[in-house]
Amino acid sequence: MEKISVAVRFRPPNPAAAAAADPSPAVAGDREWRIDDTRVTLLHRSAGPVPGASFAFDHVFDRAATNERVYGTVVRDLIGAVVDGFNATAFAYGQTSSGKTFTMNGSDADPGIIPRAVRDVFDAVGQTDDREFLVRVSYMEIYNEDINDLLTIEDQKLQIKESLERGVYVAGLREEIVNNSEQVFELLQLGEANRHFGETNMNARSSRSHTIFRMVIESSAKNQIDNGDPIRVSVLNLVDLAGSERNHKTGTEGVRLNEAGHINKSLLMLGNVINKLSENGKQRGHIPYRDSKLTRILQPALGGNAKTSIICTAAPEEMHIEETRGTLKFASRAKCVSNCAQVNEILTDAALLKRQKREIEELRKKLQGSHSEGLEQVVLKLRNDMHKSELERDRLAMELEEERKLRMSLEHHLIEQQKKLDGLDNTGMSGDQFTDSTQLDSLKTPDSKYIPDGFVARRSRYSNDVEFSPIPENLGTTADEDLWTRLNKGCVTDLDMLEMTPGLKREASLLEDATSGAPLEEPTDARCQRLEKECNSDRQQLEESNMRCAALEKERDLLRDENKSLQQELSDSKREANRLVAEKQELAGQLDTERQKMEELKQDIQVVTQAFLQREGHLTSLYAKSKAIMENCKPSQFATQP
Ligand SMILES: Nc1ncnc2c1ncn2[C@@H]1O[C@H](COP(=O)(O)OP(=O)(O)OP(=O)(O)O)[C@@H](O)[C@H]1O
Repeated sequence: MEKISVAVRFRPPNPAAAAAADPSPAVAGDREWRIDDTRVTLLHRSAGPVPGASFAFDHVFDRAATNERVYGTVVRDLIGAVVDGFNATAFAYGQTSSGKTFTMNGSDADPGIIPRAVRDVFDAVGQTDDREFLVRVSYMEIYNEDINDLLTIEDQKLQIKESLERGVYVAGLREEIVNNSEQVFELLQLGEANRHFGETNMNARSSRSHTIFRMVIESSAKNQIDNGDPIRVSVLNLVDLAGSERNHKTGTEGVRLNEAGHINKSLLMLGNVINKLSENGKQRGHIPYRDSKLTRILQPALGGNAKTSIICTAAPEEMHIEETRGTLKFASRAKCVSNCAQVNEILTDAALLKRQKREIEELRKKLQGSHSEGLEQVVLKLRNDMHKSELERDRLAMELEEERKLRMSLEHHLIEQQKKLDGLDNTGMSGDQFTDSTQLDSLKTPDSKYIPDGFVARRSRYSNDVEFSPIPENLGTTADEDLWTRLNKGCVTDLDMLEMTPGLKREASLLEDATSGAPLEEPTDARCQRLEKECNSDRQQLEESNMRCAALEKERDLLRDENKSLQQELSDSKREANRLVAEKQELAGQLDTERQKMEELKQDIQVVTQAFLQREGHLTSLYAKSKAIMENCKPSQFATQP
């Protein structure tokens, strides 16, 4: 979507016309238009800007602007687009005598938009080496709601028609093929002579009709018409509208009054279309293009498939302030209208057939292409990778489990060793020696009660062994609270639990001779050292096992991530494979349709060939008959001669 480009152009003041139209000094006021870069503001000379009378546009030109500048700013880009295949329209809108015809046609010294556009079209055509062009022109006017061909005096009151291929067109309008700008200027001159002008109070040569000068530009790639390249057909409309007018100012009556009625009515319709188009989508509703011939012909330029520029011309005199304000309001609304221009391409039958063949070939290639097979291989490879990674993951999980078991048994063993050590320590220690809080913590029983400033002793597993038990031999498996407190110097424990703690037998390996079965007396220090050594080696093993475990866990996490990404890749590939299958099916469908079309075309060709042969047979027999008659005639002629 592209907004219509809107420019406003103020002509130089025309004192003579102003005086003629309204000489009364009472009307003279102190208002004037201030023109900035892109803004027009109505000012009270004494009181500053008039509220609600400031308008912004794409371009604003003051009296000093030449046609060359206006064309260069507003229209030149359209010409390039038209030669490239886009439709384009430029039109001048404004009150009577504001400078529309001057802007479109210009003068000898400063040619207007039409002659400049014509020259630029041919320049652009000449510079486009890779395409061949065919340029046609037509020139029409809408006078009193009748469409007249300005290039001929015969064909008048033409009808607007609409077809799928051509869209809206004027039936019977003469289109001249032209090769250079000079030919166009000659045709324009002819058209100007046929155009309706008339004298009014405001303009000695006032346009009494809307004129539409049209260039149709057709192009195709050089030497490639039959190779399936489309033909581009674009239309350039250059429109000079008749000016809106107030009858009391123009002094119209009779024919002029009738003309003015039609002019004002069709401009009103144009305003309605612009108003509707400027509303936002939901409120817009029906666009009344059919209400006038002007809007019907300009339909593509108004919200349709064309690039459009509007030049609104305005008179600077204070007496025209209300008309100028109306023009500026129209221009503001036109600024909100968007068009949607596209390159216009059409295909000849031969080009269509070639293009279809090419498409079939491409489809076939696509079908045979290795793309989908390659993808299937990728999917297979991914599946294999995933399977491998799953096996690896299971193997690691098993290793991890074994390692965990080993660690647990080591821990267990370590605890056992620690317990043995504790037992040994307890035998050589008095209650006074329990000073380290960590030692105390390790000796807590599950049922111990905490006493501040005291500690809870755990009954040694060797409590039944005379040498190692902290409790005197005669105490047996029961203890009385006082004695326990005394023995432990303030350490209190649950005596019920103590009673229930099973006494452990001494370990045979440690305390008995393997051969005799008699208990051995291993020195305490040596035993202690041996156990500590064992303990240290267990600890080391445990640390190593922990490290292995951590490494395995890390590896497992990595594998899990890899597995996840492989699964993701697999599902992506599956999706892609499904898409390709669908595409393949669709292509196969298209191929079938194209084959069917080819069959139909072949049948058509057969029918035409048969008809041709039949006709040829007729012609041959006709020729033979005529020849025979001729030959029969000759002798009889000779026979009648004396
Ligand atoms: N920018 C300009 N510079 C110089 N002269 C101008 C300019 N614009 C208009 N004029 C002059 O003003 C007069 C009226 O201009 P023109 O005929 O172009 O008006 P118009 O809008 O086409 O009027 P109408 O709607 O009645 O046909 C002409 O004499 C024209 O030469």
